[in-house]
Amino acid sequence: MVSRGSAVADDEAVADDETVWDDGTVSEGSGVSEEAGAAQVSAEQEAAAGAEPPPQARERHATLSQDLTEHQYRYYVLDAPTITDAEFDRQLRELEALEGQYPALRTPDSPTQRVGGTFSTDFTPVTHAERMMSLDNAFADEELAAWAERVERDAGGAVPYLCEPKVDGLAINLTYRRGRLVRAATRGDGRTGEDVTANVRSIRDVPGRLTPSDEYGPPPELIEVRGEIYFPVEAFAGLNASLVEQGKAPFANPRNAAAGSLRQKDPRITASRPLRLVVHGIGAREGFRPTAQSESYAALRAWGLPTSDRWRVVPDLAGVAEYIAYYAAHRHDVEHEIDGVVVKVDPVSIQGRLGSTSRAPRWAIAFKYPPEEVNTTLLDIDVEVGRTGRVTPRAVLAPVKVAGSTVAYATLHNAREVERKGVLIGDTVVLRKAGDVIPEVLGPVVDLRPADARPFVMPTHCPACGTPLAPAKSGDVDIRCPNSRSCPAQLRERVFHLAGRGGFDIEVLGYKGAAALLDARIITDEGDLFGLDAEQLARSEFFVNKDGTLGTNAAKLLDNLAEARQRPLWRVLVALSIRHVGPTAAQALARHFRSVEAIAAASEEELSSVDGVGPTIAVSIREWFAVDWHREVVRKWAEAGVRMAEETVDEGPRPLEGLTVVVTGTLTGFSRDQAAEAIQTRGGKMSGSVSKKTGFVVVGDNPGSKADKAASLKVPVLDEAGFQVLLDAGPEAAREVARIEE
Ligand SMILES: NC(=O)c1ccc[n+]([C@@H]2O[C@H](COP(=O)([O-])OP(=O)(O)OC[C@H]3O[C@@H](n4cnc5c(N)ncnc54)[C@H](O)[C@@H]3O)[C@@H](O)[C@H]2O)c1
Ligand SMILES: [Zn+2]
Repeated sequence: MVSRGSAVADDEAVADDETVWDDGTVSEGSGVSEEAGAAQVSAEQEAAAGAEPPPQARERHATLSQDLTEHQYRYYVLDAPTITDAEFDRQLRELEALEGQYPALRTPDSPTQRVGGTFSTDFTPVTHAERMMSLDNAFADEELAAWAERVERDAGGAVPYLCEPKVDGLAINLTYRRGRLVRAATRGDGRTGEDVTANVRSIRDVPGRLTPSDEYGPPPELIEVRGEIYFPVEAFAGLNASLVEQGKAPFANPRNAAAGSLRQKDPRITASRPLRLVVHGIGAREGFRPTAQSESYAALRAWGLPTSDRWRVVPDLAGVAEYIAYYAAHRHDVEHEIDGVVVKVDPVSIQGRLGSTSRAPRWAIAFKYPPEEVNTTLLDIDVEVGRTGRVTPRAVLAPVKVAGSTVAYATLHNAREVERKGVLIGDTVVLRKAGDVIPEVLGPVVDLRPADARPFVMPTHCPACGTPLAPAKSGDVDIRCPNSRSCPAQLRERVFHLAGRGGFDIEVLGYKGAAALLDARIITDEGDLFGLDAEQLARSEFFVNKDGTLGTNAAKLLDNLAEARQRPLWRVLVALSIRHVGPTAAQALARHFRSVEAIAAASEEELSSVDGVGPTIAVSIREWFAVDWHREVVRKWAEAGVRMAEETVDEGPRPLEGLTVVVTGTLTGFSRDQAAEAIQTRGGKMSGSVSKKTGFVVVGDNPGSKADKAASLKVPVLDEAGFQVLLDAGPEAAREVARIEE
């Protein structure tokens, strides 16, 4: 006997527009996925169901249904969709809304009523012992709350929920008989899938045989295990590169890479791809009666199947909200792409009571995160020249809104990277932008490639100054503009950098200010900066008012420059744009050598023996001072009164000597640089990562995972007030106000 109607409702026996309830009753005619937005069937609507929808509504419905079916075919059979998931979901919602308004349009073959897939004749069709379902979606908190309310009303009280990430891969059904894998099939249309057994056998995560467990006994007589096959995010770029190299079409994103890699006629190709499995449910089973979803996961794990480590059972909706918030913030810490969180009613008895619609269980819902992928046109690839002359190709995109901001450019890193991604100018590309992460072009939508799409050709000459480009050393992937002194692009980047927070902190010299000085040829290199006067500034519109008098920008700049002359030595070193010399190395150098002159005179050994400097930095310092015009910049700055030596280095006690401090989150009284400076002037070290050797972790607002790490390693944690104690009174006193998490 196949037990039925619990973990996945088996409605094999009834028509599509009917719903089976566990008590055996069949509710007719609704068959609606009862999402918020898709209205429940009310008396008026039942009356309206008889009413003839207007022709425009009928036409729109037909167009949408046809388009959606076509997109499903492209997605499930060809593994090559031409629209994003978000766009697909939007169209499906429009269809649902239309059917909510005119229920007569909601026929059993509508895409809203079916599990949205089909199967290809490339594979042998197989009937699932128990149907595979889709999931209803919630796109907002209110939709989730409405779902939970219905669940709890039906259950007659609070319900424990199992939460887990929604894996963006493809659904698989693994049939085990007496512990042996006998078949693997794709979801297909939910009833019939494609036989991909040979392919699935090549995936290392998929056990060919289940192992008996002490707690759960031997594997059952029969069990259908449902899961998701995914392509690990970190392997995606490499796969596309090798496909492009073989002259094959690259994939638009990791989900398509998973589906395309699994659904190969030749299983050897599947075997060569690093596919993974995560198990998230069961279908038909004999000799296994779990009482909770969580119990079935524990049993599956015990029998050797890869369940997720990330699922949690929470007592109520508040717990669900917390889980969802956690993964919204940690979406990219997961080894696979996730497009949401799946929430399931944990007790199987309540699952059974809730039953399912024709396409999805009522006892589960997918909360979808805002989309991070959009399609847009790659209008061009231009090149940018950076501060050190590195020339990087950049995607020029038809501006598009994603993850809350409009994106018009994305770096492509280097010419080899462009090639590896397989994108051509003119392609529709998938762009991913996640929160504060820089936007990335994932890959081309090859099926939409226009006939006149053309490959990117790396320029041979600098677009800013015309100098022939070359790698700094032979074999380098990056090419550079060697005209570092007066290439306007490099100079602009250097001026912008030296005016930054870590350098002289000159507020007026943002990108615009820096460009204004260069465009009007007021300075020829950064050496001229501190010699600027009002008369020179009057040559740029940026610094004058409409009536020709000197504007506030000019006054501000001159004031800023006066202050900048007094900055500590380490900031001057940062401002020089010596490769690899950032704030940390600059502070180490300033402390040790006390003057630019001493640094310029130091040998490579002397430099690299300084704590926090090292051989790479030592070499680049020697190389920097070997260039005539670099020394000229130093001379001009010194002549203009910039502080070139540290007279005031604190010779006093160094209470934090030998102590490493990690700062995470934002502090109100210190910027990152200021915190680092405060630690370092007292002899301590600021580090970016927490280890057992860390003395203290200072936790500000919105701390990252470092705070958790501190707790797990039992490193003392200080709040900002505690940090002040550390600075003022030393480690002993700080230890008394520190917390150690248990
Ligand atoms: N871009 C396109 O052209 C196109 C076409 C068709 C479908 N799609 C996309 O496919 C999705 C719709 O397909 P769907 O019907 O499979 O719905 P779905 O992906 O929203 O939800 C159902 C599926 O989620 C999977 N899943 C992942 N993690 C799970 C977990 N932890 N527990 C349970 N199930 C889990 C299951 O395999 C299940 O079949 C949407 O995201 C849609 O945008 C896109
Ligand atoms: Zn140049």
